[in-house]
Amino acid sequence: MSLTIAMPKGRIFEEAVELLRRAGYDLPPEFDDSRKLIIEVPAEDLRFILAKPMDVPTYVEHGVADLGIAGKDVMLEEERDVYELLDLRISDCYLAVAGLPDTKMSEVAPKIATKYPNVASSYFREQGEQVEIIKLNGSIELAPLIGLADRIVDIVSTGRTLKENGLVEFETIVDITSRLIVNPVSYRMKDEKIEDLVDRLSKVIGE
Ligand SMILES: Nc1ncnc2c1ncn2[C@@H]1O[C@H](COP(=O)(O)OP(=O)(O)OP(=O)(O)O)[C@@H](O)[C@H]1O
Ligand SMILES: O=P(O)(O)OC[C@H]1O[C@H](OP(=O)(O)OP(=O)(O)O)[C@H](O)[C@@H]1O
Repeated sequence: MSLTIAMPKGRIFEEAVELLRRAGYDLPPEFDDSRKLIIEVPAEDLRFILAKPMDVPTYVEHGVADLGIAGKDVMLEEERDVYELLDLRISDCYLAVAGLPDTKMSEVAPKIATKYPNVASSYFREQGEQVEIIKLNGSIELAPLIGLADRIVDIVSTGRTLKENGLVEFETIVDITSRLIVNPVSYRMKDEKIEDLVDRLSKVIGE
C-alpha cells in the first residue's frame, strides 16, 4: 500500500522537496523541472500529486491523498476534516491587517479585501468589529490604493510588497508555517508507513 502525498505547487514546493530529500527520500529530477501533476516514485513506494496550495486539504479530506503539505493559512481558511501531524517549519510568513498609513477604518461596515475571507471574518468578529469582506484572488495590496477597501488581510513575508506600495501593517493576526496533514482514515490504515515518514521528517526539521 503506497502513500499518496499532495504537494503544493508554487513557492512551498521547492522547500518541501528539499526537506523530503534531506529526510532520505530519493526524489527523481522530475521534481525539479517538470509539468507533470502526478509523479510516481516506486522505489520509495510513494506517489505525489501536485495541487494548488489552497486545494491540498481538499484532496486529503477526500482521501485521494493520504498526506499533504499545506500552509497554516490554508488550514485556517479551509477548515477541512484532516489532522495536522507536523509543523515543517518551512515557508514562514504571517497574516496581517494592513492599509494606508494614518487612516481610520470607516465607522460603518469597513471594507476588508482579502484572499482569506474566513480568517478575516473570524478575526474581526473576535475584535467585535462588523466588517464587509471583499474576496480577491491576488494583488490584494491594490485594494486600499484604489479605494476598494479600508484594510487588507494578507500574507506578509519580507514586507516588501507593503513597503513598495506605501502601505503599513496595523496588526499581526497569526504566524504561518507549512504543515504535514493527514487523512484520518489513512492515518489509521497506513499508520506504520506514516509514522516512518513522520519520524524521518522530524529528524531533519529545523536543522
Ligand atoms: N510571501 C508569501 N506570499 C504568499 N504565500 C506565502 C509567502 N511566503 C510563504 N507563503 C506560503 O505559501 C503559500 C502560497 O504559495 P503560492 O504563493 O505559491 O500559492 P498561491 O497563493 O496559490 O499563489 P497563486 O494564487 O499566485 O498561484 C501560502 O499558503 C503560505 O503558506
Ligand atoms: O512581504 P512580501 O515578501 O512582499 O510577500 C507578500 C506578498 O506576497 C504574496 O503575493 P504573491 O506574490 O503570491 O502575489 P499575489 O498578489 O498574486 O497573491 C502576498 O499576497 C503579498 O502580496
